[in-house]
Amino acid sequence: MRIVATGRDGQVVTSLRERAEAAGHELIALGRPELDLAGNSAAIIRAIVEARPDVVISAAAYTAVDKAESEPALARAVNVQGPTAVAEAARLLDVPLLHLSTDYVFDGTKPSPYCESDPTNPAGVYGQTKRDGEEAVLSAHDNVAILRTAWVYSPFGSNFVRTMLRLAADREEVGVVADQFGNPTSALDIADGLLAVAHNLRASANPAMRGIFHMAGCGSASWADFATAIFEASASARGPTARVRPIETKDYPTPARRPSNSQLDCTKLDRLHGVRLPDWRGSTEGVVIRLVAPAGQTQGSLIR
Ligand SMILES: NC(=O)C1=CN([C@@H]2O[C@H](COP(=O)(O)OP(=O)(O)OC[C@H]3O[C@@H](n4cnc5c(N)ncnc54)[C@H](OP(=O)(O)O)[C@@H]3O)[C@@H](O)[C@H]2O)C=CC1
Ligand SMILES: Cc1cn([C@H]2C[C@H](O)[C@@H](COP(=O)(O)OP(=O)(O)O[C@H]3O[C@@H](C)C(=O)[C@@H](O)[C@H]3O)O2)c(=O)[nH]c1=O
Repeated sequence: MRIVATGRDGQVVTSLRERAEAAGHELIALGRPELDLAGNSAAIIRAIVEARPDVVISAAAYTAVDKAESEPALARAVNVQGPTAVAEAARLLDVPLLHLSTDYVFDGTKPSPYCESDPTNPAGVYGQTKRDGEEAVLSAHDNVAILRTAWVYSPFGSNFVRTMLRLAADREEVGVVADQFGNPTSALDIADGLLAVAHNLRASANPAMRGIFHMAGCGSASWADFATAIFEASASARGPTARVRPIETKDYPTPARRPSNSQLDCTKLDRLHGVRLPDWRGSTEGVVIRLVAPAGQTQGSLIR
């Protein structure tokens, strides 16, 4: 497959580069300055159309959850207007589009995992703009799968695993919220899932394979559980570790409100695409070990 992806230097596309190359696919990853999602729509469409992909993956986003509260116009441009132009390009090319979205489209009041048919009600600007982006993309093109994922981490970029390992390098204890629950998801597992869904969309015109899907790591955790697992894996690889002090959301005030439960029910993706991401614990261990004891490198060299 010849894949064009937006979000060239983000966690998901960096992971996709690794997995796509291993599977023999060609990946053309676009990023700023040649593709600015907050810029001119015609330029976005031209950049994608000229790359002549078999499939488009829309992974770029304004992902700074707290900063989005004070930059709503920019977040909207990147998460709604930009993806609309990306979808328009896929429509003109008549190729499938895979668009990534988030668990933060939900308000967190449901006591059990969210299904695709549950109503959205985002608590903050990031979630609102991602939800509006889903709707805009679905209106612009028929051949679309929206993949909502959650709590993404990887050996690359900025994420909770790397933050915890950095904090543990100079603290004995880290306070972490224990009353927000979700599905930690490795970007490397997302990359594998995206390749499988892309293959299915190219192989089948079945309309049930289009629309919204949840694609997150198997099993759920609180952020405090996630931090504990990160430190356990790091300790076992002789990396930095710290005690986790479970705290409440009110003890860690942030500009954006996060959902207290954003667990995603991923059975629809399994049923229609045969895709089920691995359990979050094993994937977390794999990523932590890559960070603290990378093969052939000095321990800890990738943490900072
Ligand atoms: N990270 C997470 O925890 C989660 C992410 N998601 C979704 O998954 C997708 C991928 O996330 P992830 O890889 O983690 O994201 P990252 O934050 O790692 O990367 C985001 C990418 O978007 C790019 N970007 C931001 N603004 C623009 C712009 N104006 N024009 C072009 N590119 C831009 C960034 O470019 P630059 O490097 O130039 O800043 C970066 O490459 C996103 O759609 C996100 O909403 C869903 C759930 C959880
Ligand atoms: C750094 C830190 C965070 N926290 C809390 C704050 C918050 O409730 C939770 C996670 O914090 P972060 O700011 O790292 O993560 P956050 O930016 O909320 O992560 C979200 O990013 C977007 C892009 C998504 O789409 C979501 O799925 C989700 O992954 O952990 C602590 O309790 N202690 C700490 O030391």
